[in-house]
Amino acid sequence: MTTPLKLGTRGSPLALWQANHVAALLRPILDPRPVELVRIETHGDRDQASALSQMGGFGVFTKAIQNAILDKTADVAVHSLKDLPTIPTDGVILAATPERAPNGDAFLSTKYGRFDDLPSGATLGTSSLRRRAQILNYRPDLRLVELRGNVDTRLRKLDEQSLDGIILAEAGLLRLGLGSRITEILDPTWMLPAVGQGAIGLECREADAETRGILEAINHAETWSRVLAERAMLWTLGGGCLVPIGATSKLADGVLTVRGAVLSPDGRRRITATHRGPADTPVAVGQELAAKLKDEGAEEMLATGIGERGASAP
Ligand SMILES: NCc1[nH]cc(CCC(=O)O)c1CC(=O)O
Repeated sequence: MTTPLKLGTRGSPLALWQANHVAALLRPILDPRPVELVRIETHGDRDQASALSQMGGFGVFTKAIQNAILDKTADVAVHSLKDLPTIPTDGVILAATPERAPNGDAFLSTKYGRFDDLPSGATLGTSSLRRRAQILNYRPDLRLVELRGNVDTRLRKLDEQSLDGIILAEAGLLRLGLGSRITEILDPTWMLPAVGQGAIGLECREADAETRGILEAINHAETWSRVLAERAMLWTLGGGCLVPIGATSKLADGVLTVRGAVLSPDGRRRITATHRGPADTPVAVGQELAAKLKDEGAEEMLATGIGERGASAP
């Protein structure tokens, strides 16, 4: 049988890089079965203007690709894992994560050589609530402006719009060969990355045992353990899209260490906790970390996020 295995992907340069990377990992396993890309436009691609936090809901970059695998336009959904909601979608399963790229956040500037050199009142571009809250916590004197669009678009805005700097994921820049534009990787003790940042998530139809088996062959065990723990933390916190939450993790000698942070959107309040546990029970490690964060007082901030989404304001 030579029915191709079809990988559903967004059409942005970074998404296509990631889908081609996955295709290259799969081809030696599938040979002679062909692997093809199917480009799918998502809500987030169509609306390039709205603030992401205002786009009303989960999965603006992922839902359309999930729908494509459900209607069999594609067999595999290739996502940036950080864009994939932790709330499961019926009929779809996260089957594998190939080896993760570095998960850091990068500072890019044409004027300043280090983040800490930014003068009071400097203007930074970011469209991420998590980055905004952490920057305001660390440097309440900085000004933040919305910055949307693909990586290339954001770099153009840095060059053209007299911004003092922008923040982008290190992984996307490295993958697009733009690592030389990075001024500094921000210190994760104050800038915790997004859950799943730098990882690629591969979904397929839950009932498609053949594709699940194929994807499991390119799974990277360490990445899988780390991202499952980070995602279990996020899912357990249940903060929704208006609560800034960050996480980072490492795995050494079978021990998984995960650190998480929950902030208020204005950055004034910040709660962090670290938790360790066996790498082969990552979901428990993430859930226990979420419980610690709640014990430290995160619960109140998580409720704030729900209030701002339209329920009764606290
Ligand atoms: N929705 C934006 C998005 N989704 C994934 C990446 C970068 C790659 C990654 O972190 O996996 C980016 C761009 C950015 O945050 O700079």
